[in-house]
Amino acid sequence: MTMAKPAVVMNGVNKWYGAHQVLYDINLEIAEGERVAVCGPSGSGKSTMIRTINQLEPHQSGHILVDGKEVVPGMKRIDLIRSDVGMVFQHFNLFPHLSVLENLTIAPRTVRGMSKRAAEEQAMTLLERVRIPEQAHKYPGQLSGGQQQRVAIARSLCMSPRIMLFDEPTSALDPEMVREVLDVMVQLAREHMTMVVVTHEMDFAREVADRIVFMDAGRIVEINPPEKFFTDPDSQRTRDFLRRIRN
Ligand SMILES: Nc1ncnc2c1ncn2[C@@H]1O[C@H](COP(=O)(O)OP(=O)(O)OP(=O)(O)O)[C@@H](O)[C@H]1O
Repeated sequence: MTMAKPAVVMNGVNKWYGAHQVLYDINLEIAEGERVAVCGPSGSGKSTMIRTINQLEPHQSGHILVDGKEVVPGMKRIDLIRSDVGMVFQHFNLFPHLSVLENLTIAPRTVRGMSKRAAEEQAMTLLERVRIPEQAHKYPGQLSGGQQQRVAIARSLCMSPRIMLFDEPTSALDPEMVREVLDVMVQLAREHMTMVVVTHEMDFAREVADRIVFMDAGRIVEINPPEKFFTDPDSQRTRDFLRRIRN
């Protein structure tokens, strides 16, 4: 059996904020088309780890390869956008003064040089995919949190990413809006998008993830498929963690 090509390789990655080390010797390979959920207690380094993949946070030692190309601290953001890594944040990060359609067309037009018409056609197709084409001419402030997050997902997809990073995409949402965003992510997973998702949504992790990475105090302490993660009686840490997030 041939292994799928790795989409992301993290090899011995360490990161400090000043004197405070927040990532310790991170080793992780993510295959093309794989869905990885990253779980762990607050402050364990989950966000920081995925933010090093697209260099929103530089690492200080070790190697990160995206699609076989080394990601080097200090490289220009534009190169990273071109390296096809999309990111969805907890707080949507849409441009508030631009309409939904403009939010979706600005990067393809300015970074990729797409014509206005082609960018708008693509944007409408993606808004249909996230099931809100009727919101195209509204502004982010006129939308619910769930709708804004779906726009944010569509905006990332406009750049045709090969890898999507999600940083707690449902944590800022009212409970009744969580499902509509998760449904869009489940759909993406079915389409074999490579996804790395920091999440506390354990049902989602169980439903969608090929592997769950569990972090604690800046270290990866467990990498397992969901069935093992949830059932392995030896995994005291997992049981402790699940108890903590249920309380
Ligand atoms: N910009 C920053 N400057 C200094 N320290 C930071 C910064 N961002 C995060 N940290 C610290 O790095 C560590 C890891 O934080 P990180 O946000 O990656 O954890 P997390 O697991 O994603 O937490 P949460 O689930 O609460 O979002 C924490 O100790 C945090 O206080």
